[in-house]
Amino acid sequence: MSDPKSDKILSVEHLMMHFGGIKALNDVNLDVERHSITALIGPNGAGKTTVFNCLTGFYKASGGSILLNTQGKPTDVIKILGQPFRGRDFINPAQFASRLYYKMFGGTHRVNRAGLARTFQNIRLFREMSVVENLLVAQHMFVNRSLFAGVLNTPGYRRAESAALDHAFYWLEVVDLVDAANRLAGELSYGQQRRLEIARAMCTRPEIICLDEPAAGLNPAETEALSRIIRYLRDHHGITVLLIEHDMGMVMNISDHIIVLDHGDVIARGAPEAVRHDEKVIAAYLGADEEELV
Ligand SMILES: Nc1ncnc2c1ncn2[C@@H]1O[C@H](COP(=O)(O)OP(=O)(O)OP(=O)(O)O)[C@@H](O)[C@H]1O
Repeated sequence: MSDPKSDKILSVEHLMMHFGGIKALNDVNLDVERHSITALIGPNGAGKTTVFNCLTGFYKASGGSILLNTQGKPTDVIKILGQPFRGRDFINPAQFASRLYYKMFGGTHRVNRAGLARTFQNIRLFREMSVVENLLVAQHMFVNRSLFAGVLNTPGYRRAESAALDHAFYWLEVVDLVDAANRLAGELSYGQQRRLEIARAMCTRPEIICLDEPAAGLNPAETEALSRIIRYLRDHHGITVLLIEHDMGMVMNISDHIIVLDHGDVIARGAPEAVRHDEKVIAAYLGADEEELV
């Protein structure tokens, strides 16, 4: 088991993901340093989104381990998603009970509760809800959901509602959307929607946030604003940011570490300058989009 005080907030070992005959991930090993901005890059089809989907529980990995080191304790992501029973569970009652529990009550929500949040390559907001409602829904875990308290509008219920609203407006301020608080999320510009997705993820109070191509479709000014927000998360909230991004200018500019995937394997890792000049990385990008690494 990993050490909860470790500087690694996430450790992935021998991660495999197979779709029938397609090996999207062969044997991925990577660590993410706490409080870092770490970029996961690689040519199209390298397996980046598949890694994210395994980390967040959208896919159940075919093999390997994913350990989160959050909230002062280690969390085995694959276990809390619910695993099939194994033969030896039947001679180990504690193991059997744990497996049964997570089969019944496990799932992606547990990964989020353990302190990991994400955004999506294709924005997935509640488009018919207002901007602020999107942020209130994200906090349902932290508000008082007792029917009794709601009907009687108890002081505790009002306090929790008010705290959730304050929290929502705090994040709207960070992502510069206070003026749009009452607009429908679906009416926002593309760049605003991307920022709202980050605010919504932050409202779940994560320790690590996974951003899937946050700069896709943004103009240079919006990308610059996004970079400032990402740095703010790390510098003012101690958040660890793991991002997939094709905008190499942005990646080289904001990342502390870069991990490079190709054909389902990690082919390089290190500081931006080292990765930029790594021959394996250059070779992987040649033939994909030669301009990408410049
Ligand atoms: N649900 C799925 N079913 C079958 N194959 C899949 C599935 N998801 C991903 N793949 C395959 O896994 C491989 C890796 O895909 P993935 O989307 O993870 O790559 P990526 O590095 O994120 O690419 P991009 O930069 O284009 O988003 C691809 O060959 C893809 O076709």
